[in-house]
Amino acid sequence: MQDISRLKDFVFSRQQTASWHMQSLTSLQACLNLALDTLRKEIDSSQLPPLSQQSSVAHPLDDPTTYLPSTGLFDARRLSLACLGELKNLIQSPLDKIMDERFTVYGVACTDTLIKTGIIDYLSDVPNPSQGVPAAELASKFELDSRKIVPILRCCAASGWVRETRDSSFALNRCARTFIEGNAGRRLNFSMPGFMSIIETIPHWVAESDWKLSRSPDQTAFQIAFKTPLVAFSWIMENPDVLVPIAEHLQVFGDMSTPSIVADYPWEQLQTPVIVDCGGGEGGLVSSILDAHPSFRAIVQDMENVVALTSSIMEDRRPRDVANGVLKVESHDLFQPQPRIGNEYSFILRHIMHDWPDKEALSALGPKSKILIIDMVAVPNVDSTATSVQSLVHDSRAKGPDYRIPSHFGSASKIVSGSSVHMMTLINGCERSLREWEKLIKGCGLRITNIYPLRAHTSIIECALDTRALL
Ligand SMILES: C[S@@+](CC[C@H](N)C(=O)[O-])C[C@H]1O[C@@H](n2cnc3c(N)ncnc32)[C@H](O)[C@@H]1O
Repeated sequence: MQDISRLKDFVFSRQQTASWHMQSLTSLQACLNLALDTLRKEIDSSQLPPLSQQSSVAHPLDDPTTYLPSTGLFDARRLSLACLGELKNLIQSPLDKIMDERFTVYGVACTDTLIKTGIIDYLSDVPNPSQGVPAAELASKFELDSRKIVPILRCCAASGWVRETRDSSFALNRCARTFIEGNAGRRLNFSMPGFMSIIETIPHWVAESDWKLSRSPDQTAFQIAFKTPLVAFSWIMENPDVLVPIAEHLQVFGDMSTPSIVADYPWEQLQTPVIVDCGGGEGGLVSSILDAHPSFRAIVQDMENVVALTSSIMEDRRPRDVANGVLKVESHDLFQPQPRIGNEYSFILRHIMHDWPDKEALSALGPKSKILIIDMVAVPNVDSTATSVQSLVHDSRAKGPDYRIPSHFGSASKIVSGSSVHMMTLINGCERSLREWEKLIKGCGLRITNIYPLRAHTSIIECALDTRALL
């Protein structure tokens, strides 16, 4: 516990004395050392096995959908990664940085190739997985050209997915086990065919196109690249081939925060007996909440084509709850008036609001008992924002992670900022800052009653009807 407060104090003191962007090698090295020492101690006190790349079994920390780390471990890991990112930014030459960034896209293609060829599943199943397999064996097994396979495997080795055990022989590293058929990373790894063409379109869309000033969800890089007038969600609905893999991808993305949502929100204080998960997808979140809090009833709402899939999943996984009415699945369009009205209901909106520009997002909210918005909070990359986040978290003794270690520090902001560009490109959405969330929520007669930082990339923004506004 002492190490955690030292860790927080260390970072916090830098906020008061200098820039969050720690610019010196000395301070970054000291911060990294402290973070790594804490990480090691937290791994020991959580009775977890040591981290090893060469292990042929997954480590509990590899899968946030099934393992919730202690807050100390979560913070120490986040800070270690943030320091490493800042160190890289500090010492890498800008020209190397350009090449590094340009070639990142090949890393994506290389892991996709290892999955598509079957090499990942094969390497996981060989009699001695840590010894490695010659590329020639892989080439002959899958009828491939070993001259293409070796550079691809070496590119994956540079990202840590595999390692070269002898010249041109490769073994799977522990982290690549997430790509094995049936595992979470395999489902998360999906991007829709043609995705790269959307990315290529971004500079034209933002700088030159007729839509460069448009904020409408049907005037984005997506429509330009796919030559369609349809909003991304409607396009997906018309292309059933991508519907199931996208639903699975979104479910894993959501599941990454589920253990923390269940553990870090005070569900016992919720006064409504029914939880409605709006745009609830496959229903994984309410299922986990019901497991932990069986006194609630739950409703999953989603679009018509999605609820057919959700119903069959729920009937399969929770037949008793479906039969006795504890769990219902119903079709409801977020932009239509909510049929579940009254003090019986609280509402969850996880990864819904970031999909929509403000005008649309407003019509999805209504003045109900409690509305739990579960989404990322983008922290602007300026020095003072971490304190302003802190001041909005009412309960500073909350058991969730502490925002004094800012989520935007170093490479820790990469997932939030990447997700924001992703949402903007597809649907003119974004990851909102706390100020933007406040404005949006206030604009529809609600107020933020609390914010619960999660041991995940997201937070719970708890809202209620602003009765003061009615006076
Ligand atoms: C990013 S996913 C989030 C799924 C789920 N809330 C979770 O966290 O796992 C967005 C969900 O919103 C649903 N959705 C999109 N537009 C909708 C609409 N107009 N009405 C109801 N659901 C909608 C999608 O089908 C999808 O399940």
